[in-house]
Amino acid sequence: MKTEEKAPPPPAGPRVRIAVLGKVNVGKSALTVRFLTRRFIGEYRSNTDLLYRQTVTVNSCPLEVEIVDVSGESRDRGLPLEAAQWADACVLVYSITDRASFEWALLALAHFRRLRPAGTPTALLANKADLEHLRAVAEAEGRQAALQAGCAFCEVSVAENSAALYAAFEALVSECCSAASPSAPSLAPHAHSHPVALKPARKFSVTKMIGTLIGGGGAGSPPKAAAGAGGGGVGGGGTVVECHKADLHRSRVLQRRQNFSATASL
Ligand SMILES: Nc1nc2c(ncn2[C@@H]2O[C@H](COP(=O)(O)OP(=O)(O)OP(=O)(O)O)[C@@H](O)[C@H]2O)c(=O)[nH]1
Repeated sequence: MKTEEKAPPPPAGPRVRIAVLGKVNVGKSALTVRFLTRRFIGEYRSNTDLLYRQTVTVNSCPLEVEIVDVSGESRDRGLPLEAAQWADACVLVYSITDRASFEWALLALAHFRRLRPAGTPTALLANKADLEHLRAVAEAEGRQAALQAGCAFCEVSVAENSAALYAAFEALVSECCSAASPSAPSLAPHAHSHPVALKPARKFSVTKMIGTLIGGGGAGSPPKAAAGAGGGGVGGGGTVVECHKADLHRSRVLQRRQNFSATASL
């Protein structure tokens, strides 16, 4: 992978930023990659945060989506504040087979609600619904918790390609769009792109492999358009880079000043 400090062409449309958070091993990376590529990446290990960028189509409008997938390994202690503050929307993931991951998600959800303005689009996703025989969290518990927190909820199986996971992401993106006003900075059209000083990637395999998938120019066919509830779809030309918390903070600050956009090419 090559990490450049050269700015790519500025994106044409608005941008939505989503933080995918959860305890270790709940399927955050698998979920993110599934949404962006329609593929299931079963076995890889990454102990670094990854930032994905992809153009999606929601309600016939192209929209740039940035997703930060925060590695659970370093985050077991609590909500990753940088990602929570950076995001326009948040997906909290737990595994139905792991009660501790549910409890973590509830604490993080409560913290996120206190930290961010009321109405910030949020979803609680219960993953690994295919592992019914290992279930440790009842669906009703998740639903009830989400109801109390006033956020969306669904059980999904990333492995089995649940349609609900696309619908959940697309609903969040749509919510961000409807909440956007001309003064909402992160959804404003990008006037300029600016590079961020990203550290060179050490984990060649993960970023390169996923980059090939979402970039649409590598092995395999380009990702197919989604047939989700909101008529959403995913285009090619995506990027993925290792992401450090300072980058998220810096991107928020710079974005306010100059419609900042962090990226790197693969
Ligand atoms: N059975 C089943 N396994 C899943 C599902 N989603 C993810 N997995 C598996 O769960 C494991 C963890 O998935 P990851 O996507 O790496 O989880 P993560 O939350 O990103 O993990 P960290 O980055 O370490 O925090 C992998 O072995 C996946 O194949 C699912 O829906 N069903």
